Amino acid sequence: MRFTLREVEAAARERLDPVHYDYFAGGAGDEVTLRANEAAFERLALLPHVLRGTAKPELGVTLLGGRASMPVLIAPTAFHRLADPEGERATARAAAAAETIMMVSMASTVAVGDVAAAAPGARLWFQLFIQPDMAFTEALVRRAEAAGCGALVVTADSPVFGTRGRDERNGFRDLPDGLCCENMRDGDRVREIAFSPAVSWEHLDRLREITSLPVVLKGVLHPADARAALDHGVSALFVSNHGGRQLDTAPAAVDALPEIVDAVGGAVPVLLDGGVRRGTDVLKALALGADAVAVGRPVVWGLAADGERGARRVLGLLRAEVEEALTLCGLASVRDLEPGMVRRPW
Ligand SMILES: Cc1cc2nc3c(=O)[nH]c(=O)nc-3n(C[C@H](O)[C@H](O)[C@H](O)COP(=O)(O)O)c2cc1C
Ligand SMILES: O=C(O)C(=O)c1ccccc1
Repeated sequence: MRFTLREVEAAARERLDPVHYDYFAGGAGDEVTLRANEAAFERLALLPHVLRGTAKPELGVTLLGGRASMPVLIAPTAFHRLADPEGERATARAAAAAETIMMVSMASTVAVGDVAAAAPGARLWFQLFIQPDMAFTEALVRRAEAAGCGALVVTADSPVFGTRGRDERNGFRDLPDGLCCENMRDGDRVREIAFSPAVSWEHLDRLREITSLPVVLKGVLHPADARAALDHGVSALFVSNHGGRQLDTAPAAVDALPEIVDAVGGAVPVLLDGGVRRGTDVLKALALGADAVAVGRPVVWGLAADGERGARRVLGLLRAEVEEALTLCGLASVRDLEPGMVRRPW
């Protein structure tokens, strides 16, 4: 048995090709932000309440009209078939079993429609890098809609693809033969995903005109951008530094959270990812105003360690840890977390 996410990661590392392990694990530049995401959670202390006379705590949350059985979602990550032959199908089955939301990456190695078909009952959102070719962007949106996705997660932190030193040194550039970004099929070719600094708020406005799906804006760190996003009608904000893989030395996600929560003022839900590895991390983010968090690498480690079962194990460990931590904090529900329960000890 693997009893912590760290043990799952160690098992994954043993099973993965080292080049692929580095691709999943690595970050941009000096990996300052990658390390900061986890370190920032460790630096925060939780201040528990006692003698509250609570029952088994309620973990469920409702987001954009859909329910998740716990405030831990699956962040969009590329290339799951590098970790397991079933790839995103296995991840989606684990998400369905855990009754949580899976954000399917635009760079998935199983087409989003096939992911949905493989996991009846899975709640899927589709992650999108807006393509400068808006006609193709629209084609992607239609695929996500046809697959039954409940939201579009527009990733805004990738005007270029961040330089990851591990991949450069390992010469990792392309997927091996037989694997591709299945959502990028266009007739008889597979398109490259375009990362474009020309993408702007105007593209976001156009996207909102072509779909009635709610838009979640992912990769927001500046409070002024959070306010702009509200003006442009987004349905949720997603505080993220892309797991330290884009702008190195961007702040740790949980450190950027309070200012975004303040700027949003309760107008829309706020999500967060980056460095969540323990149930106590989930409580800290929720206490500081997030409505839910997401995990990226931990799910990939679960998949690589033991396929669908491994991904289920990761989600099960996090659920059990959240439940225990809430009980130890004297809380009956994730809704009862508030900023006064988080302290910076020095
Ligand atoms: C291997 C890998 C692939 C990723 N692929 C995508 C992607 O395709 N789209 C996206 O928006 N974010 C992508 N991300 C970023 C994640 O959605 C998320 O922001 C990040 O992994 C959260 O940090 P964590 O891994 O510490 O939980 C990727 C992250 C990793 C580690
Ligand atoms: O590796 C990533 O972080 C990522 O976001 C991505 C996006 C598209 C293709 C491959 C990876």
